[in-house]
Amino acid sequence: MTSKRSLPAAIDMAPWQGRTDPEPDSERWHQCIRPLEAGDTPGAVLVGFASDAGVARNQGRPGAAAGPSAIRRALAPLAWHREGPAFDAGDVTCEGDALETAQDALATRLAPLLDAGHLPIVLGGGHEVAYASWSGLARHLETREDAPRIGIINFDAHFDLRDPTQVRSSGTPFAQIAEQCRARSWPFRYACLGVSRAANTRALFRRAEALDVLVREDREFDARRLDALQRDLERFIARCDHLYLTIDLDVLPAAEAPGVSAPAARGVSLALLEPLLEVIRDSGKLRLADLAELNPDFDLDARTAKAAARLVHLLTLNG
Ligand SMILES: N=CN[C@@H](CCC(=O)O)C(=O)O
Ligand SMILES: [Mn+2]
Ligand SMILES: [Mn+2]
Repeated sequence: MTSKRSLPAAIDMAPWQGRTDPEPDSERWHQCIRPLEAGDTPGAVLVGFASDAGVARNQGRPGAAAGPSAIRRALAPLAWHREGPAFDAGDVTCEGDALETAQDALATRLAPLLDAGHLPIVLGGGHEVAYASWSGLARHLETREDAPRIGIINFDAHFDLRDPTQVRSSGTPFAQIAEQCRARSWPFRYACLGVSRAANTRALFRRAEALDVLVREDREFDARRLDALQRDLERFIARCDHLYLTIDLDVLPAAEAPGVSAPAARGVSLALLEPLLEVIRDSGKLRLADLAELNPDFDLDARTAKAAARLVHLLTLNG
C-alpha cells in the first residue's frame, strides 16, 4: 500500500484546469484526476521530476525542470476516456545540481507506488529521469525476483549511453543502468528506437553493439515498415517480464516537438510512434513509463507539451 510517508505533504492541483461542458459524459482530465492518497485503489499515477541538472551537465539547453507542470496543463483539458482512476502524486524537485539526491528521491517515491499496483507515469524533466525511474522499478522488483527480466524501451534520437565515469547526466542513464545490471547479475535488455546516426558518435554505436541493444534508426521508420517494426518489438517484449517505457520527446520531428534541448531534424512522427506504443501498452507487461526532455522555454504554442499530453493519454487509455 502507498504509505502516507511516501507522499508529499500537499499536492499542487493548480495546473488541472480547463473547460467544463454542461452535457453528461463530457468529463476531461482536470475533472477526474485526484491527488493521490494513501490506500487509493490502483490506477495511473502521474509523478513529476522537475530536473534539468542532467541536461545542464550534458551541455544541453536547460529548462526541462518546468516540463512536469507544462505537461499537466496540456493534459488537463483532454477528454477523459478511462474507466479506472488517475492520480497526481506531485513532483520530485532537483535542487541545483543535486541530481543524484533527486534521482534517489524519485526512486523512493516510485517503489511504493509499484508495490501498491499503480502504473506510474513520470513527467520529466531531462532524460536523467531514466536512471531514477529504473531504480524505482528495481527497488520494487528486487525483493520479489532474483534476476528480473526488465525490458527497457527507449524512443529517442540518442542512445544516452555516454560513459558515466566522466559525468553522470541526461546522456548517461542507460549506461548507468547497464552497470547496475552487471553488478547485480541481472539481464540488461535495452531497445533504443528512433536513433539518429548523425546525432550519435561511433563510440556510442559501438557501446550499443557491445551491450546487445536492439537499435532501430529514425530512417527505418516509415509506414511500409511498420508491421516489421511491430514484430521486432513483439519479439523483444517476449523476452521480458516487465517493461519500462521511456520516451525522449526529441525522438519526434522538430516540427512536432520544438520544445526540447536537442530538436530532431528528421525524427519519428507521432503517427508512426503511436501504434508501437499501443503494442507496449497492451502487452500486459508495462510497469512504468516516463516522458523526458520537454523544455517549455523553446516550445511553440505548447506543441511539444500537447504531444507529451497526448502520449500520456494514449498510454493510460485502457485502464
Ligand atoms: N539526453 C540527451 N542526450 C543527448 C543530447 C544531445 C545534444 O545535446 O545534442 C546526448 O547526450 O547525446
Ligand atoms: Mn534524445
Ligand atoms: Mn534521451
